[in-house]
Amino acid sequence: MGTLKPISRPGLYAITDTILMPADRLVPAVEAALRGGAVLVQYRDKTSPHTDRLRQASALVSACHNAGVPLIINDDYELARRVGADGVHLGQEDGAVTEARALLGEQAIVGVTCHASLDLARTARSNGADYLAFGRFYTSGTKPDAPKAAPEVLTRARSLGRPLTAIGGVTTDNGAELIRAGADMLAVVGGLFSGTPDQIEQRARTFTQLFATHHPLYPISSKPGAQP
Ligand SMILES: Cc1ncc(COP(=O)(O)OP(=O)(O)O)c(N)n1
Ligand SMILES: Cc1nc(C(=O)O)sc1CCOP(=O)(O)O
Ligand SMILES: [Mg+2]
Repeated sequence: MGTLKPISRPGLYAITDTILMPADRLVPAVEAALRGGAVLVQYRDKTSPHTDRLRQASALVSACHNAGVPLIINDDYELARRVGADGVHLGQEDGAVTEARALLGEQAIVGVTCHASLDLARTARSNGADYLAFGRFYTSGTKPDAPKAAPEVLTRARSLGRPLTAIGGVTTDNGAELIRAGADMLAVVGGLFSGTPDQIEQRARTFTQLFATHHPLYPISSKPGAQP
C-alpha cells in the first residue's frame, strides 16, 4: 500500500475562476479560503496565456504549500509538473489518468470528472483516480451546461471506496445535503469566491463547519469542543 494521500481529509475544495478572481485578486482570495479551512485548491483557468498561467500557478503553489494544502491544476498535467503542483483534475476529454500518473508520479493526486455515472467512476477508479467528482448538482453560473446529477449518486458511489467530490452550484445553504448524501469534499467556485477576502474566509469557515457537523469521518480532534 502507498502512503495515505492528503486528500483523506474531508472538507472544502476551493476552485479558482478567472472572472471572479482577476490576476491581482487571485492569491489573496485563495489565501482567504485557506484561512477558512479549505483542504484542497484547484487552479482552473481556461483562457489566460500560458505565461500568465505559469506565473499564477506558481504563486498558488507557494500560497497553498505555506498552508500545508495541496494544489491541483485543472486539465493540464504538463503545467502541474512544471510548477510542482500536487496533482491534476481531468475531465472525460482531458487525457488519461495513466498518462498523468506517469508524468506526475505515484504520489500525485489525480481526480476525474464522472458526471452522474457510476460506470465512469468505476473506470476512473480502475485507471487509478484518487478522487471521483460528481455533478453538477445545482444551478451553476460558472458552468451552466454541465450535465445534471442527483445527490443519490453520491450515496451509491460510496461503495467505490474513493473520496467523493461534489460540484456544481454548491453553496453554504445546500452543501449539507451533499455531505449527508456521501460527499467527502465540496468543490466550489461561485458559492465561495464571489465576494471580498473577508466574505470568502467566512464562507470557507461555514463550509468547514458543515463537515464538522455532517461528515461521519470528520477528524474527531477537529470537531468543535473536542479535547486536543
Ligand atoms: C473537482 C472538479 N470536478 C469537476 C470538474 C470539471 O472538470 P471537466 O469536466 O474537465 O470540466 P472543466 O472544469 O475542465 O471545464 C473540475 N474541474 N473539478
Ligand atoms: C467546473 C465545473 N464542473 C462541473 C461539473 O459538473 O463537472 S460544475 C462546474 C462549475 C462549478 O462552479 P460553481 O461552484 O460556481 O457552480
Ligand atoms: Mg477539464
